[in-house]
Amino acid sequence: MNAPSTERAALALVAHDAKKGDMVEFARRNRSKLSDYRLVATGTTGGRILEACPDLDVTPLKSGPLGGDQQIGAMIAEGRLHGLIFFADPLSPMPHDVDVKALMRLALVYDIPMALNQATAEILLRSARLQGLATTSQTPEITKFRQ
Ligand SMILES: O=C(CO)COP(=O)(O)O
Repeated sequence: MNAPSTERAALALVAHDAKKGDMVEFARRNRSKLSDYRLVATGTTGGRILEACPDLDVTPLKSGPLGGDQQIGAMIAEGRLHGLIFFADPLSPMPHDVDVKALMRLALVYDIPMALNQATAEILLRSARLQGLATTSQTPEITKFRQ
């Protein structure tokens, strides 16, 4: 990643409605680790996190169904996002399902660390790779696709 080593890595937080409570609890529980990152979130998710943890550096984007997933996808394509935590609801139909799929696809294309449930998100936040992204300027696994 071409960010100066002093710049904190950017992490996106997204949760579908049925998972927003889980995301708020996750943010509370991991407040200290999350404060190492610049956070972006889809609109409603970001609002809920900020209510619970006003000290976190969260930039809310548009709500998911109104383009928030696509904004996060654009950040990935432009090399401005280092990790994605997305508590997806596998049991409800979504009007913006294509946007959700597009976001996950870009995270796969660009090899962005992506957690889709709480169990993996806890591991991701503790991973050496994500920690490294917060403190180093070059991460070969990520930059190889960013030509
Ligand atoms: O729908 C979402 C992601 O697909 C989440 O969007 P909100 O955080 O705005 O509810």
